[in-house]
Amino acid sequence: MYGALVIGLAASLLFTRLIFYPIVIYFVDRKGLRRYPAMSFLAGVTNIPYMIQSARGTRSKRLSELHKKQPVLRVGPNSLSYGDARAIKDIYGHSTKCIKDDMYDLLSGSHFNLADVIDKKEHQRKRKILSSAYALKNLEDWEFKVIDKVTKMCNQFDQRCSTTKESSLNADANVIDWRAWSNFFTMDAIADIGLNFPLGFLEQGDDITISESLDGTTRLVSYRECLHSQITAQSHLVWSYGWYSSLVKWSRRLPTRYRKLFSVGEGFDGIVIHQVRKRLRQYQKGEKLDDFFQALMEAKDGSPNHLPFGEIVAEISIMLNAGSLSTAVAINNVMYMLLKHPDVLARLRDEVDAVADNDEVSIAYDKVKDLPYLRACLDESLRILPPTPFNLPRKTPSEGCEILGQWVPGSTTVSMSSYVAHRDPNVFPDPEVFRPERWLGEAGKQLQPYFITFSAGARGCIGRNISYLEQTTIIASIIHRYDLALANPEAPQASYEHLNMNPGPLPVRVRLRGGK
Ligand code: HEM
Repeated sequence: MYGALVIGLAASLLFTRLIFYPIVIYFVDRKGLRRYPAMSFLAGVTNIPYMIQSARGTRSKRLSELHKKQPVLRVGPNSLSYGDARAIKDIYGHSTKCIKDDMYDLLSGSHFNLADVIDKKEHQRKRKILSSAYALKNLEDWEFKVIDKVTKMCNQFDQRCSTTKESSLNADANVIDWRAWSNFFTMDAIADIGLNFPLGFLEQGDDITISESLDGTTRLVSYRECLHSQITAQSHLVWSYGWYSSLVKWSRRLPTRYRKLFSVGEGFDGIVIHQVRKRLRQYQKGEKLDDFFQALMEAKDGSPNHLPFGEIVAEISIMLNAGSLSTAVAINNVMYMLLKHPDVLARLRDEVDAVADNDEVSIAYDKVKDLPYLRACLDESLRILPPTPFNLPRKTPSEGCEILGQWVPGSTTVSMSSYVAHRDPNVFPDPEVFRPERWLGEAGKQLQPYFITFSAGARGCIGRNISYLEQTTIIASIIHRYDLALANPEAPQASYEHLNMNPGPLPVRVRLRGGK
C-alpha cells in the first residue's frame, strides 16, 4: 500500500515538473516570448523539439528553412534564434552585453577553458595568457611544423597514386579518403604546434593513439571516434539545460546509445591526459620547447603562469579539439567544392602555379598567403558550409537588451547559426551558389561583418590564423601537385551536424600532375 502511494506521489511530481509547470509558465508568459513564432508545436513549452532536431543532425538546415519566413523564432521556452544577419552585431559583436549562456557551463569539465568560460573577467585573464601562444608572430615560427605535415601527406599520396603520365584518374588503386587524410593532417599539425610532438597519424595512415586514465592505465583508441562520440552525445542532450546532468547520469547507467557514446568519448579525455603528462615531464626537466604548451606555462619574460594541472588539461583539450576538428572539416569541404566546380579549380590552380616552382612539394606560406582567389575559395566554402554551424547560445544581461531594434528581456538565450546567417539573401545574393568571386575586392570586404564562421567579437575564434595557415598551405600544395577527381561524382557529401558539421568519407582519386 505504501509502495503504491510512493509511486503515485512520484508520478504526480514528475507530471507537475515535466508537463503542468512548463504549460503554466508558457501561458503566464512573464517575458512576453509568446509573441515570437515557435520553431514547432511545443517549442515554447519544452526544449524537446530542439533536442529532436539536434539528434537528427540537420538542425541548422531546418532552421535555415524556417528563417526564410521568420527573422526570429522561439526555439525553446527561453530561447530565440535569429535569421537576420544584422543581429550578429547585437548578439556577438564587441559591444554586446550578452554573455555565453549556461550551455557552456554544463559542458565544461573540472576547470573552464578559454572557450567555455563564461565570466567576462575570467575570460579576459585567460585570453591574455593565451593570446601570446596564438599570436600571429608565432605563426612564422610554427609554419615549418605545418609544412612538414604537408610533405608527409604528399609522401603518402605519392605512394598511393600512380606516377605514370598515362595513368587514368579512373584507376581504383588511386582512391584515398580525403576526409580522413585532412583530419590526420590537422591532428598531427596541432599536436606539433601545441605540444611539440606530432601524433604520427600521417605516417601511420590511421588515428590510433594512446589514451591514459587518471590512474595511469593506458589503452589504444581512435582519436576521431572518441572525439565525435563525445560531441554527438553532448550535442543531443545539452539542450535540456537543467536536466542535462541527470540525463547524463542516467544515460550512463541504462543500456542506451548514450552510454556507449559517453564511454567511447572518455577516450578523448584520456588522450589529452596522456599528452599533457608526457609534455609536462619534459617541461619539469627544464626543456624549453618552442610550442603552445611553453607559452601556456610561462609569460614571454619567463615568469610562470602558475596554472593548476586541471586548467592546463582544459586548455590543451580545447586546443586539440577545436584545433583539429573544424579545420579538417574546412579542408574537406573546400576540396569537395573545388572538385564540384572545375572552372573554379582551374582558375585557382593558375593562381597557385604562377607563384610556385614546378617541382615544389610543400609551398611556403609566404608565397600563397596573400593569393586573393585562394582566400576567396576558402572563405566561400567556409560561408556555404561553416564547420561550426550550431546556434552559439548567448544570454541577455539581467536588465535585458535590444536585438534588431527590439527589446529582449533579461536572461533570455539568443543565438544565430552561421549556416543561417550566411544564407541571408540580402547580404549574400544566391546564397546556395558557390561563387568565390563574391569575396574579391571592395565588395568582398563589405561582407566581412556578416561572415561568422569563426564567430565575432571578444569570443571570436582565437585559432583562426592557425587554421588559415593550415588550409592555405595544404590546399595550394595539393592542387599544385596532383590531379584530383571525386570517386563518386554524383553522390552528395553526407554530413551529420553535432556541434560541428561532421562530413562522412570523401573518396577522391589522385594522380601526379602530368610531367612530374
Ligand atoms: C576552420 C576552423 C575553425 C573554425 C570554423 C572555428 C570556429 C570557432 C567558433 C565559431 C568559435 C566560437 C565558439 C563559441 O562561441 O562557442 C571558436 C572559438 C575558439 N576557437 Fe576556433 N575555429 C576554428 C579553428 C580553430 C583552431 C585551429 C583553434 C586552435 C588552435 C581554435 C581554437 C578556438 C578557441 C580556443 C576558441 C575560444 C575563444 C574564446 O572564447 O576566446 N579554433 N572557434
